[in-house]
Amino acid sequence: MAAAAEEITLPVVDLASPEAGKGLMAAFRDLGVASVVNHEVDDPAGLLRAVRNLFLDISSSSQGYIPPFAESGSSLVEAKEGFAFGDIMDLPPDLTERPALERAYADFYRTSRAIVDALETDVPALRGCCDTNATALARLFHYLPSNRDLGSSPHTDWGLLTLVLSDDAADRDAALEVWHDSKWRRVRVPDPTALVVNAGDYLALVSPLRSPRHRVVVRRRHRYSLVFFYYPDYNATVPEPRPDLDLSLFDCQVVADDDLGRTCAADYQGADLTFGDYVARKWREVARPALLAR
Ligand SMILES: O=C(O)CCC(=O)C(=O)O
Ligand SMILES: [Fe+2]
Repeated sequence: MAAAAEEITLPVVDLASPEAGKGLMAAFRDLGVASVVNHEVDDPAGLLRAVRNLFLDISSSSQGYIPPFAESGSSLVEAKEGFAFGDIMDLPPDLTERPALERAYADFYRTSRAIVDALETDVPALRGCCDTNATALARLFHYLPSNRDLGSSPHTDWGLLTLVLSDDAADRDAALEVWHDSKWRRVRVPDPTALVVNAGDYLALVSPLRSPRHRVVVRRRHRYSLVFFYYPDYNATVPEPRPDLDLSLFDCQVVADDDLGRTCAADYQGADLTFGDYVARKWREVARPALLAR
């Protein structure tokens, strides 16, 4: 059972402001998470309705559907079902929510691009990181109330940025939590139209920014989210970690170990690996065919 977390209010960054880059740098340096307003995602409340409807409509044989308990970043069962689509996985043609999701995907892409543009002055390594063959993936989640509390195991994200739209209300019943100053903090987003943005491991490898450890806790209510993973180009090189980088922050999302201190430092070393190959391996590692078969 996860211990109750303290609350933390995310900084709000206005993407339309010339100060957006500075605000994002400060938030990612300190916490690794920000919330952004004046983003490109149209009608967030309507989009969340589409996410909820999708889980009512979708059939378990549909392309992209992830059945309950099919994945976990630890040895624990994660109480969620999901649905994935993106650059390498098309939306099923007959899906009622397809127009809303296609529009949202383009909006999240533009928002991610705007964030990268805002960061480029301070993070020169991002110039050209994601221009030719950028890849992205959208994942919709329906977290189920559970007596084990766990919707998503503690982890860091592997890519460049992760954008999240959810129906969180900063309550104890279901929430995204971030590890900060040696404690879990329940994330509070001050503006209900804002998106949450996490810095991913790739960003932490090419900058002084922090890829935050986070998890999803679900207790007494259902929780819905749309999570947009923005990755660097498929062929981008995974850089060697800087000597001063604290690799204990890079959580290893694998197999039978729930120890928060465990890291995946070896994943990044001597890499000479393309980001695409690297992330494909990460996805293979979190699949849980054995749990599904039970
Ligand atoms: O559903 C969420 O709010 C976040 C899930 C998450 O952290 C992830 O899928 O990487
Ligand atoms: Fe995540």
